[in-house]
Amino acid sequence: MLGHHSLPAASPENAPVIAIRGLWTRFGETVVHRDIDLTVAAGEMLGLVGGSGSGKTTLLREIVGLLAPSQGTVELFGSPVQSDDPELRRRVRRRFGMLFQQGALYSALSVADNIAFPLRELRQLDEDLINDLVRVKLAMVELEPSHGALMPAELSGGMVKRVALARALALEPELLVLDEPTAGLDPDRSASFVTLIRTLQRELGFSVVMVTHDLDTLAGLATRVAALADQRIVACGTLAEVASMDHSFTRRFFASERAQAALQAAAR
Ligand SMILES: Nc1ncnc2c1ncn2[C@@H]1O[C@H](COP(=O)(O)OP(=O)(O)OP(=O)(O)O)[C@@H](O)[C@H]1O
Repeated sequence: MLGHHSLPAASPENAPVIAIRGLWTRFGETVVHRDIDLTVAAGEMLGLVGGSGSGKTTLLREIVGLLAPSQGTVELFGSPVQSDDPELRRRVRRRFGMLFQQGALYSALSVADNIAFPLRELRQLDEDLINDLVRVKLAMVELEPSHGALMPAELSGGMVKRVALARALALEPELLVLDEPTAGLDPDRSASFVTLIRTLQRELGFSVVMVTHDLDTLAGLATRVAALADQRIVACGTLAEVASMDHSFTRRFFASERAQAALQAAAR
């Protein structure tokens, strides 16, 4: 709708959505990632799991270009996410949306202005069109036009997530990056948020990379799962494949009754 798909290609056609090669992350003496390779193809929904402090959020920050890896490369759509060329960086930046745990919404801006923020940043659209797009995005995340006037402090946790999702989808991204999308939601709200993301993904066809601790979220969304442990990706495959991997992290992660129930639900 915004016409950016007709921009000159920033990247070779058919390049993977995400290509990580030989990635190392060090903070001082601490090695967080050791020679990680990971590829995400168009339309995939990759779930990233790992113990606390295993470097999941750090890897997401490197994927979106907020942090430079100590070594190795991250390409999105075939272009380096941290290119020296500001125009190329901008073009790559427009092709993904993020929903991070911290700073979900600008607290001083109304719901409508939060969703409009990335649209206004483009400096290409007039206000009437922006207002129309905001209404479309609100409807997309199953909110009413009247919710646009509310301030973030007036929203429930579930509504904050929906508005943040609407903002992440404002520029019609080809990739959605989610950090713990259902954290802090009760099981019912969590399930309906998962259903909403899945429905939108089917309609819009974007790819997803997400970090989650939640087995139901993983089972409900991920087409592939990668497990981070010992500074590496120790398992990558379907949820069932990763769950059956014999590694201390995966054994622990999938041991609980709740995890087993989620696995069985996913297998149905
Ligand atoms: N900017 C930084 N400077 C120094 N150390 C950092 C920095 N960012 C992250 N770390 C360290 O890197 C490691 C990985 O952190 P990260 O937040 O990526 O883990 P995580 O897997 O997302 O953890 P959690 O599940 O608990 O959120 C941790 O040991 C953390 O302390």
